[in-house]
Amino acid sequence: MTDGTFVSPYPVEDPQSLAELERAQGDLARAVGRLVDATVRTRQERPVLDEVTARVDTLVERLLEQAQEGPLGIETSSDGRLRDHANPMLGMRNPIAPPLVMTDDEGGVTCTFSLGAAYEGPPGCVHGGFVAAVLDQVLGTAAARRGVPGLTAYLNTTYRRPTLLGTDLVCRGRIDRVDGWKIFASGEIVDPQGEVTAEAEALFIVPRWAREHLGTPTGDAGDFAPPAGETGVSPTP
Ligand SMILES: CCCCCCCCCCCCCC(=O)SCCNC(=O)CCNC(=O)[C@H](O)C(C)(C)COP(=O)(O)OP(=O)(O)OC[C@H]1O[C@@H](n2cnc3c(N)ncnc32)[C@H](O)[C@@H]1OP(=O)(O)O
Repeated sequence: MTDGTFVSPYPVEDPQSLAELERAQGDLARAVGRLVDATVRTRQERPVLDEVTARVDTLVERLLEQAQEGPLGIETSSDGRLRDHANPMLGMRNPIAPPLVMTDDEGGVTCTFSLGAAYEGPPGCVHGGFVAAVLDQVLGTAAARRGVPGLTAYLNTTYRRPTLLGTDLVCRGRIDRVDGWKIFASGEIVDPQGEVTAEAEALFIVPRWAREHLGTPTGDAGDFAPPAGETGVSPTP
């Protein structure tokens, strides 16, 4: 989602303590991510499974002793940027986030990732819903990085060939056109052999309720930047 694209309008009181907390939250998510993978792949039998289940239940109770009621939403990180830490694609607090590693490139975003056994659809292959989710996130991030953080109005995905688990994949997303608050994007997932496994065309729209906070749109994505002075929100330098 926002992925640190925007500066937060809310100051961080103690960035160092928050950074230490974030490190611990990230460590927990990575550990639980390994637990998810191990849960899928284990060939252990009873009584080991019963013993592990009881221990996990105890740990869940411990975490829930102090927990938020509902979802996290968007929070200010220790670096003063807005992030959605629960995002299932790249949120640092979400154990199922693959994660997607995003870098800006000319015209869009490039993302490297690899998915394991927990994402299996057809045998040995990534579930189609997760293929679409990766494309959604990468194309949406490309839109957000241009200063137009819209919600997905449509994502038309074409599956060209199976996307294999456990391989190093690259997803590229680019902005094709901006029309006011609508941003049209496209992208593809490429396997290590350079073959496109899936591609998508998407439309992202800044919802009505968010438009007033983001200033005025322009039809030119290259020049677009929200007015930081007015809103406290500015794109990543
Ligand atoms: C800060 C806020 C954002 C958060 C950060 C996001 C980061 C990004 C990362 C994301 C990664 C993960 C992403 C996710 O997981 S996003 C989660 C999945 N998506 C959603 O839940 C979106 C649900 N839908 C909506 O909220 C609204 O319908 C949207 C936002 C889409 C429109 O909004 P709104 O109702 O306010 O718009 P409007 O009625 O004023 O119409 C405006 C214009 O748009 C045109 N139109 C409308 N719908 C469609 C359509 N389906 N096809 C073609 N055109 C459409 C319409 O004709 C009009 O055109 P024009 O007459 O002006 O020419």
